[in-house]
Amino acid sequence: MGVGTVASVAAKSALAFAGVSTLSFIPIMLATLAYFNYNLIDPENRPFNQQNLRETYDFVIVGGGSAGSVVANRLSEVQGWNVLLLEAGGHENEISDVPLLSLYLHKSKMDWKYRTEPQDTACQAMIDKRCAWTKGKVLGGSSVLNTMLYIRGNKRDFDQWESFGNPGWGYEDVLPYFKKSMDQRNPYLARDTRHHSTGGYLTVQDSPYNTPIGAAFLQAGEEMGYDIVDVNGAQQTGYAWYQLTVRRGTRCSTAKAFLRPVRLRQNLHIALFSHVTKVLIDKETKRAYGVEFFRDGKMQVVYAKKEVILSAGSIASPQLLLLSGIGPESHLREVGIDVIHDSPGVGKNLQDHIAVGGLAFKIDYPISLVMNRLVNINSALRYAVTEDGPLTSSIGLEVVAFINTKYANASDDWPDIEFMMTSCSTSSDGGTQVKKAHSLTDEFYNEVFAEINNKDVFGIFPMMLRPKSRGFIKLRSKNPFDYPLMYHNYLTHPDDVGVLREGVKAAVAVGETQAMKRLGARFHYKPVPNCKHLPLYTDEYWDCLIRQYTMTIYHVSCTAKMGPSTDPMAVVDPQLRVYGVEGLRVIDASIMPTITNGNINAPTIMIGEKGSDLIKETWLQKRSRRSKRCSRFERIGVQSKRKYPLCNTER
Ligand SMILES: Cc1cc2nc3c(=O)[nH]c(=O)nc-3n(C[C@H](O)[C@H](O)[C@H](O)COP(=O)(O)OP(=O)(O)OC[C@H]3O[C@@H](n4cnc5c(N)ncnc54)[C@H](O)[C@@H]3O)c2cc1C
Repeated sequence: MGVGTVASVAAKSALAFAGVSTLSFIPIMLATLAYFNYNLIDPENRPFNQQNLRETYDFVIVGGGSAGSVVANRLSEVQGWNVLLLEAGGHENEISDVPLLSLYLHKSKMDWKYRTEPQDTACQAMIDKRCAWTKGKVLGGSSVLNTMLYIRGNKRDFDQWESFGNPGWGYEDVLPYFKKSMDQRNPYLARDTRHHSTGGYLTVQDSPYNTPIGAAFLQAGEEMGYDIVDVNGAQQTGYAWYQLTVRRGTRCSTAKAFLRPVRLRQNLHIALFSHVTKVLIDKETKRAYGVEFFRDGKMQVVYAKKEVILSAGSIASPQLLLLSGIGPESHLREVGIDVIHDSPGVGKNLQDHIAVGGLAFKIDYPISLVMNRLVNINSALRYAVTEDGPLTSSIGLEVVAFINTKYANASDDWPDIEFMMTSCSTSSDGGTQVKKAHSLTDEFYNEVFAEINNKDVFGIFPMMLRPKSRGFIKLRSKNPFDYPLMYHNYLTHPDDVGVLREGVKAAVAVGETQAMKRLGARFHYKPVPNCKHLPLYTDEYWDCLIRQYTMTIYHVSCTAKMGPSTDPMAVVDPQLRVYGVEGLRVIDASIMPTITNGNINAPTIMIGEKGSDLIKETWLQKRSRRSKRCSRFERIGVQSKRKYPLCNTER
């Protein structure tokens, strides 16, 4: 294919995104990428979309997201196992690769575009008072839309999981699985071989582009008495540069990391645009034997000899369990679904991280990420040719801080607030993409941000790490294409309000440090609609503000939690097998009993790694027991098909 044709095909696919055509540099960037034959020199091209499927596979995986891509890779390592990965979306592309443009993917074809039910405890500044729960509908799942921050969580998270009755999930057990995936590209961090490793599928590197604001954030942290740390190492509390799942300046999604390198494996089929509607379960034996899915305009069925694995994410995995008859009995009857197994915890225990949006600080120097200043043909060429420059910035997220409010015990090193520190804010794109992604109303945006549109600012998003509020999802109807009803229940627990309020105060204090004052930092004090009646900057005012611009960090999780059989709300056991049904596991962010202390992509990939090994343990042990038995019988000359039928089947 000639360069011109490649460029025009690429441009067409890019422009298919709503809104992206408004960025004039895109065609030039794509043409340059094509000129440098980016895709052709990329040793790992996109996987094939398998058209003709077998009738039966050993394993059928539903959803090729952060966890599902890992599971597909690891299971197909076993020669003789046939694996099918069914994914509702299509491929990622050149636009989703660009770190700075991730907000353009919200509300695009790659987003399921979920929205919560209106509730009066949070998201009051959003259209219809509904929070927008962006979620990836694409091979690679939410790892194609996320902001690529690589954070593992706190060792106590996993020790707590274990203490709930989940042997094998303590920190020392899961650490090898974090390392198994990792290719740490920072040589200084890679020297710490207890916590880091090189050579894994997932590239983790420092951001190729930071502004001077990043260095000032770190100085501010030191000034406030915090250490500069490796937040994925021995101590979480402190300040650090963010590390990103980025490779050569472009996004390293799990599709790129785990599926592209194995695209030529004959025993792995990947079927795109395949929307699974139900797990098929034998009512008598209570065993999962396949799935029903919609592809090419028709319903189809595929069978699983060994297991079906749900990796459809924390909304769709519980939704599929419910559609298949596994869930709270009364709810299933209410929507007219035959009950296979009464499992009251399905869709419950929903946890998410929320932050307060829009805490902006004006500065005096033209050093922040103002979109219309930095995003132009020069930066596009720099991105395409030298793989650095502003387009490689993850929307200005430069520094992370894990801090303790008065509600946390600082000596525990289990902080309760994460600062996401950015060299820009809601207004840095002039009220276009951030406003749209966050679903802010015109009234709210104009009143609070219009006067600082495209001005130099930095932002701090204080994110509450261990929420006590619990949301839930349930079916709207038994139609598998109807989105479930989603209730966030944010800030319904009073402790959550307290922690987030203290987080806001601590963020405002960062702006008062010498390090930030040197840049001329001034908090953008602007009373927000619905809170103006309250005295400014009192606890009551902050409590009101956090219910207005409540910002999900898109970490919805824990909706099919793992737990011991004694816990009636546990949906899967510590081997991730669904209670009450054979041959069915859930392996994704839904199985977390509690949300981890940080961004959750890395822990979800870890769950994919560990879940794959649990499957291998089950089936390879059976196989090795069987082959031992068979070889013994072969040795003594017993070859009766009737007596030892298993010795004659495919292994
Ligand atoms: C906008 C955004 C920003 C984020 N930023 C970060 C970040 O910077 N750092 C971080 O650590 N975490 C981040 N996260 C969170 C993190 O990316 C997700 O928690 C993680 O990707 C979830 O992985 P998963 O495997 O559980 O689900 P997903 O990755 O969402 O995968 C689920 C897959 O299943 C598919 N699927 C769903 N239903 C069906 C069906 N019926 N049939 C077939 N396929 C189906 C979906 O299309 C999808 O591909 C972010 C998330 C988002 C959305």
